[in-house]
Amino acid sequence: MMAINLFDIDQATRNMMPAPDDLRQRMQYLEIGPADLALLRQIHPLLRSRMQSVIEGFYQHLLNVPALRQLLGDDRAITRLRHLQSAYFHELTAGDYGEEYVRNRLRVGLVHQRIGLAPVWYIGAYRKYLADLGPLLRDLLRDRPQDFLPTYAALFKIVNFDMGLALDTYIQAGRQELLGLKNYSEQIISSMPSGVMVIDDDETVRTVNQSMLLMLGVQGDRSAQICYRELVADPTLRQHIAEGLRQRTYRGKVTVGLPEPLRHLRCCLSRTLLDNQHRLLLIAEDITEPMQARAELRDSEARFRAAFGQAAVGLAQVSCDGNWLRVNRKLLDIVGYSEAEMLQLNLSDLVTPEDWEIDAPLMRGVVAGDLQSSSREKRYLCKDGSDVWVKVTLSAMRPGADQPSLVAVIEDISQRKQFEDELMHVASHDALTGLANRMLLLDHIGQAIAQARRHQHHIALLFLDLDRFKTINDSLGHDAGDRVIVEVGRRLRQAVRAVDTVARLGGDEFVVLLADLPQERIAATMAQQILAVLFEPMLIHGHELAPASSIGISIYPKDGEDAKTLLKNADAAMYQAKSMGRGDYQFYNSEMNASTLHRLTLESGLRHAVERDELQLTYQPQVELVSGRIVGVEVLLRWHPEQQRLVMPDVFIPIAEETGLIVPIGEWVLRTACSQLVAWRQAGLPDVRIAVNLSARQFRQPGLDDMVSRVLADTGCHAGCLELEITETVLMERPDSAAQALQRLSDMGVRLAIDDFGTGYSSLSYLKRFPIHALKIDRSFVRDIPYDADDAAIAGAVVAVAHSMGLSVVAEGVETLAQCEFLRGLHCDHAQGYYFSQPLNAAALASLLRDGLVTGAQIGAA
Ligand SMILES: Nc1nc2c(ncn2[C@@H]2O[C@H](COP(=O)(O)O[C@H]3[C@@H](O)[C@H](n4cnc5c(=O)[nH]c(N)nc54)O[C@@H]3COP(=O)(O)O)[C@@H](O)[C@H]2O)c(=O)[nH]1
Repeated sequence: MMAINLFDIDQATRNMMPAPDDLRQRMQYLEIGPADLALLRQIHPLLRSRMQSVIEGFYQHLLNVPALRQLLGDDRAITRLRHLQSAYFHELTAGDYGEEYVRNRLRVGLVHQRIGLAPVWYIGAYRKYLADLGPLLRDLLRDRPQDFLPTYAALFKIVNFDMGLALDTYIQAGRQELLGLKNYSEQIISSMPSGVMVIDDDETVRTVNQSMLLMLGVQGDRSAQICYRELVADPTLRQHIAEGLRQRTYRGKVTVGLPEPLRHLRCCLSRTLLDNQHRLLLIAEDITEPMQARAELRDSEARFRAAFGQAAVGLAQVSCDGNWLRVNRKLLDIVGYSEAEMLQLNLSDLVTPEDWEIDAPLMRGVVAGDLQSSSREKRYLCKDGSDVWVKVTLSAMRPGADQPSLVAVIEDISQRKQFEDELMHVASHDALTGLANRMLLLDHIGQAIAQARRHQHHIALLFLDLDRFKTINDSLGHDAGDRVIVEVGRRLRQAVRAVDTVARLGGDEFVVLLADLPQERIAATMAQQILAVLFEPMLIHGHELAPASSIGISIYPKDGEDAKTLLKNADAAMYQAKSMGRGDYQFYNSEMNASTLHRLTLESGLRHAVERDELQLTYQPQVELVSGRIVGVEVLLRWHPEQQRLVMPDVFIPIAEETGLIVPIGEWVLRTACSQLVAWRQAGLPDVRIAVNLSARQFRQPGLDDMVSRVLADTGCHAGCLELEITETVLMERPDSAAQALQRLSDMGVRLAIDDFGTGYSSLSYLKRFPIHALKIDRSFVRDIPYDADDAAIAGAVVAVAHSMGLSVVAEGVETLAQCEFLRGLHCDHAQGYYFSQPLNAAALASLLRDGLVTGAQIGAA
């Protein structure tokens, strides 16, 4: 049995309660009058004793009907109903039919209606009361038979009154249900997001919900009962509606776009039997947002497709097991496959097995999410069998619920690789000959040593230096020298195997690395062959040259176990070969004389002295003998190799001369000295001249004047403040070209001095040919004056003749007051020596300049 909400029942009963007038009218209509009420009150106490048997019979009757038995429920429910029935019978004849009585009747009727008791059973029940109460009344009124009929009529009236009230509850409850259902469906329709419109055949809108009005852009609350055209402006939709209304059965769909604001409606129209009439049902759905979203998606997909297809890098989607799923044009261009061919391939098909061994775990790492991405440079194998350098970056792609896949970005880096190779080639090869340079040679030696160590064999280094190459350079010029070097390189390359390395270390130095040497003597054979092929005449600029060379050989492992040692020892052996007569080869020997090795060590260190900042300048004052003023400083070079003792110039200058290192070193000296002079001047110190020594090789170096002028310009040093010292010997070697060189320097305003004057073989008169400004009397003539009469006479003569030629004179190596006094007596202009000052560093010399006078000069002057 359904559950009844009593509160709900009371509420409904209150709403159904007839007005008092209505009740009065009902009573009148049923002709219920005071006499009836009096009769019922009379019989009321009599009925009470017999009522139980009436109720018993009544329920027996009900339970005989299966449909009612189901409604009445179990025994407990029936007992409760019997109790209620007894109360009803009590009220029925009580003669009081006021408001409370009516409310009870309505309540009972409503409960019965709610539990689904059809009116037919209800009416049957009233019939049963009247049928059972008739004989009972006759019996009870047997003493007053004249009252039986009026009493039964009164009972009949009041039962009809009850029946009317009960049926009212059915009618009203049914009506309320219908109303509720109507409201319910109207609420559903009006709150539906879809638009709903029902149109009658006469084009009247029967129903339209708010959503539909909104979709159609109709302002305000337009109710139904108007022609659909007043609501629908779109011609396409109107056309479909008209079509739907014309046909008896119709079903159609149309999507229309409405302007301002732009929206899209998907409309379904169907002829439907509604309320017994064929009407047209229009249901509309606003698909603007999904359409826009679809359009945006299409747009973004199109953009993605365009970007993917036209990307300047290769792009691809790859399955988790490496199959190409989607590839762009650039990737196809890179590898040369068609799209169809690529989609049949796997990542592993484009790489070597060695590369795949590295790539496969990386790919798995990206798929598993252990790696965010992997990026590697490798070679892709193209369709035509060639390969191309690419950089491949793989990252995971997890779009929604789709199977995870990978995105591959493939950049063609072949140009960069080629550029890198070229750079590497430039960095590792000699520009002139194309041979390996020192860096690559050291690398190859390292590799050869590793191999030799594994296979227990030897390697040999042949250090080769052309004999008298400098002469070729000096006499035929640099271009010819370069051609000789190139030809030597070519011949060396031809003389050895492909596995051997030929390198040029610079200048005329070459090294041949013989890797995998079965026997040491083969190195000697190779050296002989090389000497022979190089000695073959070569035609350079119309000159037939046959450059002899010297070769030093070192053997791994006995002469060294690393590249640098082997190279150093081959160099030492070459030097030995040269010193033993040139044009031959020499094996390295650990007992090679220590001075040779020392010299080699110095030479090798000196090559890096400038870049390692190991060179220093000292400055020795030159004093005017008359005044004791410092008028100049001679610049003297020192070399202080890291963690070694100071090396004096008479030790390293000859090596620098011989190796040509004097040229860059000399420029460094000049530049540093000029900068220092400018710095002193800027610090407000008194003006002095600087005297810088020029070595023989420097002096002969083409472009000396250009270099000097460049340094003066770069440093801001005035030419007149610079004095260049050239030894007498250098001048006399090639007097004509020396005169020209000196002239060019003199024309620039630079002062020139003859150093070590007196030690060579020049005559003073010969010096007239040179545009010089000063003579420096060698300290060997100063040392014994004033006591040695010859030296004193020479010094006096030099001063006198120099003055007669307009030259000033500087005496070197002045160590004593006596020497100083004597020279002053000779009217020698300037002097320099330990008597005045040792060579000093820049800071010490600056404080001396600040004081104005040197101690010795002061003593001398005193
Ligand atoms: N080409 C270049 N040659 C240079 C440069 N710097 C120096 N040299 C030459 O090296 C030679 C040795 O020089 P150094 O050891 O510096 O000796 C000089 C003085 O220290 C030394 N001297 C100075 N006064 C005295 C003294 O009273 N007694 C004494 N016994 N020696 C003294 O004489 C050297 C200077 O000689 P000189 O140049 O002839 O004036 C030397 O030949 C330098 O020229 C350089 O940068 N480039």
